[in-house]
Parts: sequence; C-alpha cells; structure tokens
Amino acid sequence: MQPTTTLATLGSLRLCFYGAGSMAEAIVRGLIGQELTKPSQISMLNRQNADRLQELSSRYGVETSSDEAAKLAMIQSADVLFLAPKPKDAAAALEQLRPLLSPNQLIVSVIAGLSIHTIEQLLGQPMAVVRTMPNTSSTIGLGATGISYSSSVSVEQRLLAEAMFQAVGLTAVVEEPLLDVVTGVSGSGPAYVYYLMEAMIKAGQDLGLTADAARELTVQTVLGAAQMVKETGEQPADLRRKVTSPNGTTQAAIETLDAHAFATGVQRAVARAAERAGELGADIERSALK
Ligand SMILES: NC(=O)C1=CN([C@@H]2O[C@H](COP(=O)(O)OP(=O)(O)OC[C@H]3O[C@@H](n4cnc5c(N)ncnc54)[C@H](O)[C@@H]3O)[C@@H](O)[C@H]2O)C=CC1
Ligand SMILES: O=C(O)[C@@H]1CCC=N1
Repeated sequence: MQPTTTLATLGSLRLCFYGAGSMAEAIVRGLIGQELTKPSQISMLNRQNADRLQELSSRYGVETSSDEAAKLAMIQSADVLFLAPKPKDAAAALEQLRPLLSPNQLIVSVIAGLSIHTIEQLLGQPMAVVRTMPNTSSTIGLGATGISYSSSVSVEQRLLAEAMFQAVGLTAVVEEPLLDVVTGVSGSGPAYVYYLMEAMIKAGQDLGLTADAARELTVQTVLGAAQMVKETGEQPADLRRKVTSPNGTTQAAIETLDAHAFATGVQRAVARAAERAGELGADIERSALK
C-alpha cells in the first residue's frame, strides 16, 4: 500500500479513543488539524467524566457519549481502537473491552509500560496490537512516537499506524523492549524541557526581567536551539561549544550546571523514567494475572 492510499484509507476508518485524557486529545487534535480524518469519524470515551466528553465534543466535533449502549456501539463499530487510560486503570479498562472486540479491529495502545503480551492476555484473544509511546507535542504535529508491533499486525496495518503517527510528528519503529527507553527520552521528555524553561523564566524574572520578556526570550531560545540542531545537522555538543567563549559567560554557567551534576541528573532521570515504565507494566501484568 502506498502512503497516499494509506492516508485515503485512514479517512474512511472509524477511530475510537478508549480513554479521553491529555494524550488521546493530543492525537485527536493532531489528526483533525492535519485533516487526516473528519471529526465525525472519531469517537472518544471515558469512564465517567461527562463534562470532559462534552468539552471534547464541542472543541473538536468528535462523537462522545456517556450512554452505555451508545458507548458499546462506538467500540464495536471502530476499525481502530486506541487504548488510552492511565496505567493504573488499564487492566480494568481492557477487561471491560474484552467481550466487545472482534478480531479484525486494530488495537493501538499508548499506555506506558504495558507490553503487547499483557495486552493480548487482557484482551483474551489474538488481536493485531500496535504498541506506541507518543508525546503530547502530537497536538501541534511535532510529536515523537516510538512504535512496536505484535506479530499479527499486517503490512497494511503497519503503514496505517505509521501514517497516523507521522501525521502528528516523527515516528521511530523500535524493538518492543526499547519502548521503555523511548518513554524515558521522548514520552516524558517534553516535561524535562518545560522544567528547564520554568527555571530559566524564573531566573530571568528574579533578576529583573518582566514575566513576558523572560517567557518570550526563553521560548525563542529553546525553539531556536532545537531548530539549530535539526537544520544544521551538527551535534548538540559542537553547537554548545560555539556558544561557549573561553572564560566567558556560558563557560561560567556550564561550570555552575556541572557543579550541580546537570548532565548526570538528566541521564538518571531518563533511565529512571524507563525503569518506571517497566514497573508500571509489571504492575498491570500482576493485576491481569489476579
Ligand atoms: N500524558 C502524556 O504525556 C503521555 C501519556 N501516555 C500514556 O497515555 C495514557 C493516558 O495518559 P493521559 O492522557 O495523560 O491520562 P489522563 O488521566 O489525562 O486520561 C486518561 C483517560 O482514561 C479514562 N479512563 C480511565 N479508566 C477508564 C476505563 N475503564 N474505560 C474508559 N476510559 C477510562 C479517564 O476517564 C481519562 O479520560 C497513559 O497510559 C500514559 O501512560 C503516553 C505518552 C505521553
Ligand atoms: O508520566 C507518564 O507516566 C506518562 C508516560 C509518558 C509521559 N507521561
């Protein structure tokens, strides 16, 4: 299947998001914003928050319902079912889905740590499962998504899954165990960058800039730095050296960051997030075996 055929196919498919939180919204907003599908092809469901569903329906025009019979119809008529509850709710959510599924539906999970093996166990039948780790930047088409497949996912389904996530950003197909590393780098990654930005803005303000100036200068600096790495193809370390004059201001700042073990802290944070993804997956597996 050619990419254009895949995209045309996507427009005709019914997509159901089971779990209507931040990550589901990011993907929906991206798919609609990139005109990959119409809002009428998308349904979004959650456990009990009717106000949230109302908000999503009026914001994007997607189909939502709190009525049990209508929810059932949305699930059963979906060609692609996105699993997007929190890990702690995943075992219960997948067990609820179990009797409603048919083998021709494509399952796309965004749940951190949850393995394809456990998804298959919880769903109780062989299904085509795409396990992904996206991030919230999918909202604006700048997401970064790691993808793995169960062995029963067909070539066409792979192309479809990649087309969906490429529509909302960049994709990397990886061996399944590496999805936990992807979680540490890019799934949780936006939060590290926001944390850095919070600190830069606060420092600017503490030293006398207005809140607006501190924010705008910080945003443009992060945007420009990321774009420089992308457009020049240079290594971040080389670009960093070009900013760092001998005995200048940047050297003084980097020495201060080193004194606070900045790089080690970030490396440990990524590793800990990856480890935590494994722990979340193991917890769900334990609930599944109960
Ligand atoms: N927020 C993020 O940056 C990212 C999140 N993820 C993954 O996405 C998943 C969702 O995360 P968020 O959107 O942040 O969480 P959230 O808390 O914003 O949304 C979770 C949604 O699932 C619904 N839900 C819970 N139990 C349910 C059930 N039994 N049936 C139907 N719906 C149910 C909740 O009502 C809520 O709408 C998680 O598994 C997380 O690991 C993955 C990548 C990035
Ligand atoms: O914090 C979390 O568990 C989720 C997974 C990746 C980003 N947010």
